[in-house]
Parts: sequence; C-alpha cells; structure tokens
Amino acid sequence: MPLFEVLGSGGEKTAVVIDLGAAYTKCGFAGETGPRFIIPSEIQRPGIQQPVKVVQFNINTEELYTNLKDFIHMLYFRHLLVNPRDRRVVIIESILCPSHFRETLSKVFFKHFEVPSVLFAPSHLMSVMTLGINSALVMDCGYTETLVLPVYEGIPVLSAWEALPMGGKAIHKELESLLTEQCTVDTDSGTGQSLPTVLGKILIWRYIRTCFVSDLQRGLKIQEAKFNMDGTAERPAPPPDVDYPLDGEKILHIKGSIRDSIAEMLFEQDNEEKSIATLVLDTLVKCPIDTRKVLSENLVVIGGTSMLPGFLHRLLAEIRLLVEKPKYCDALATKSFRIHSPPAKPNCTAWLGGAIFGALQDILGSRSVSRDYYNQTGRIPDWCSLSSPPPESLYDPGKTPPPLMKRAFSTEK
Ligand SMILES: Nc1ncnc2c1ncn2[C@@H]1O[C@H](COP(=O)(O)OP(=O)(O)OP(=O)(O)O)[C@@H](O)[C@H]1O
Repeated sequence: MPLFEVLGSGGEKTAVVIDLGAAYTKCGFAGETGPRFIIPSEIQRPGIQQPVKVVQFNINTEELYTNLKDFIHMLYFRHLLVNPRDRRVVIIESILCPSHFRETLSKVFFKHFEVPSVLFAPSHLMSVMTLGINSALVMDCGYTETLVLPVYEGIPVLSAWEALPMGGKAIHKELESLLTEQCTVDTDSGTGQSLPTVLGKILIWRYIRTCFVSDLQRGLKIQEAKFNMDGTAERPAPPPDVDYPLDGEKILHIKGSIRDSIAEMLFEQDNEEKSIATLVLDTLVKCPIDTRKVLSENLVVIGGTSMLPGFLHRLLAEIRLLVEKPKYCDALATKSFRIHSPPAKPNCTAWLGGAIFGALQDILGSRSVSRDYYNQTGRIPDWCSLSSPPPESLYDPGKTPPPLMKRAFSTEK
C-alpha cells in the first residue's frame, strides 16, 4: 500500500478509473497523471484461439455479463491489484453506449464485485475537464467511430452530435488487405513471400505506426488519382518503403504508397458528402448561433486514431477549405478554428479527465450511484435521458432515500 495512504487522515482510498474502449481499456487510479495499464479490451477463452471482444453490443445479456465479469476480474486481480470493495469506480463512457451495456456493466460492478459506488462520466465532457475550460467542440476519433459532440458551459449538447463509422477499425481492415495483397516478407528461407504464409495473425496495430496522414494538397491528389478511372490524374511520388522487422529473421516490406494513402479514407467524402472534417462543421451548424464562435475556437481532438502523424494539421486544413464552400459559407459566419493541446496523449485524454474528476472526493461522493441505491432500486439513472423519472420519485414520502448521485455532468455540488 502506498505510504501516503497509510499516513493519510483515514480518508477514502483513491478511486479506480476505467475507460472501457472498443479496442483498448485504460485503467488506473484517480489523481494520477496517466493510466497504469492500457490493455486490449478482450479476453481469452480456453479452447478458442481468437480472443473475445469485451465491448460488443449485439450479444445476449448473459454472455455480455460473463465477458465483462471475467474482464473486470482480470483488471482488478492481474493489473490493478486492489480490492474492488474498497474503492469507488469512475467509468468513462461514450454517449452512444447502449443502455443495456451500461446496465450490465453496473450489475457486474455492484453485484459481483460489490464496489461501493460507480460514476458514469461521459468521455467528451471529461476531456474538456483536462483543459480547465467549460466549452469546447470535442472530436473522438477512436476505434469504431468518430464522434463529435459540443460541450457548452459544462453541458453536452446532445442534440448536435454527429458521428461516422470511420476510425481505427476501418483503417486496420484496409491496411490488412493492402498488406496481404501488395507487401512481401523476406525470411532466411526465401524472399518475396506473402504475409499470410509467414504470419498466422497479422498484428495491424504495429504496422499502422509506419503510416501517416498526407497534407491537404497531396491528399487531394492521391484521392483524385484513386477515383480517376481513365488514369489521367497522376499520383504524387510515394514516400520511401519501410523495411519492418517482424522478428530477428523476417523483414516485412511496407510500400510507401500504402503509408501515405491509408488514412485518406477518413477525409474522403462518402455518398452523403460526409467525412470526419464535415462532422465538425455539421455539428456547428446544429448548435445555437451564439455558441458557434466559442466552440470553433476550442476544438479538442481525442482518440488513438488522431495520433497518426499529420492528423491534426490535415483536419484543420480540411475544415478551413470546407468552410469556404457554399454549403457552410452561407450557414456559418465563424471562420476561425483552433485546436487545443490537452495535457495527455489523445487516447488517454478522457481517462485523465476521469482521473481529475475522481480525485475530487466530495464531488465523487455526491455524484456517484451508491451500492445501497443500486441494491434498492436495481437501476442506474440515465444521465442523458431527460424523460427518466427523477430517482427521488421512486420513494414513498417520508422514507429516506439511500445516498444518491446527482447528474454526472452537473457542476453544482
Ligand atoms: N501511435 C498511434 N498511431 C496511430 N494509431 C494509433 C496509435 N496509437 C493507437 N492508435 C490507434 O488508435 C485506435 C485505438 O484508439 P482508442 O484507444 O482511442 O480506441 P478505443 O477507446 O478503444 O475505441 P473507441 O473510442 O471506439 O471505444 C486503434 O485503432 C489504434 O490502432
């Protein structure tokens, strides 16, 4: 046990903060500057080679409960090494997280691990907290999707969110097929072998680090050449190929043309003229007119996919190009866009916000759902559903309700 906890005035133990992402889970303790562990959100099942993803929304509740229980068990007893009964929990959640998932997760924490309390904190709001500002337009470019949500004066503007199923997953899929089709591996026994014959499992997350986002001019030329069927548009010269050592003997040759073009899919407009850059502008258009300037000047970009080199520069260039187009020029008066630089890597920014929030013990105490409350009501108040009845109304007049949280996003004590 850390010395400061022993010497402390008998106060509460620091809360556990968990950001359960579709690809990676970040976990650690409140008040710290970064997560202790970043691990894949998956579990191994005996007899099954392929690991099972923990964040799945289309499986039945019993299976989800078992997967979450096993995963959280691993978090506590293999990584964090603390007793779940001793510490409150802060869970960073996406606003698109289905209710049945958060209800099953709560059941796992309260019924199986008997944690004292759980606080669900929206990831976009937590990211804004790391900067000490109240209003920002937050883009989360993670694994499954890119989600843009404005936060104004500490309140997420739920009516204005915009999302696209474009993120690390789409890039991984494309990269895997390009590596399989176009790249070769040299081994001791021969050169020019195809990747699947040498490796059973292709670990895309490694090779993605050799890729980058091209600048606007170059990106537009790459897209033009890609969609030009008659072959008249010329592709800019690709960057050098990379020789990626898979181990001591095997070398994978990654083509330069893959490295500079793989992230273009994020910025290519689809049939509905949507790209991750248009999400920002479409969100602004949906926001009240007097909030737009503040939001456009306070962009916050989080999520692991935004760690690709050149991502922020390209995003800003795309936004500045798009805002001059008639579709946005007429609707938006604001032309000034600035991106914040949060004090954590983009994939850990939301976690850090949760760790800051979780360190405020008074607020955590009054804002969390306590085990007593959960055991008596069997439900978790839905912070984003204004139509759900106030929890106080569930009690007979005169009967003292159990300790309860206030809404997660409220800043009132
Ligand atoms: N240094 C890096 N360079 C490029 N991509 C990276 C880097 N680090 C992580 N990624 C990519 O980021 C993605 C994971 O991001 P993140 O951890 O934000 O997702 P998540 O929180 O698990 O997913 P979601 O937000 O969809 O729930 C993966 O696709 C991974 O390949």
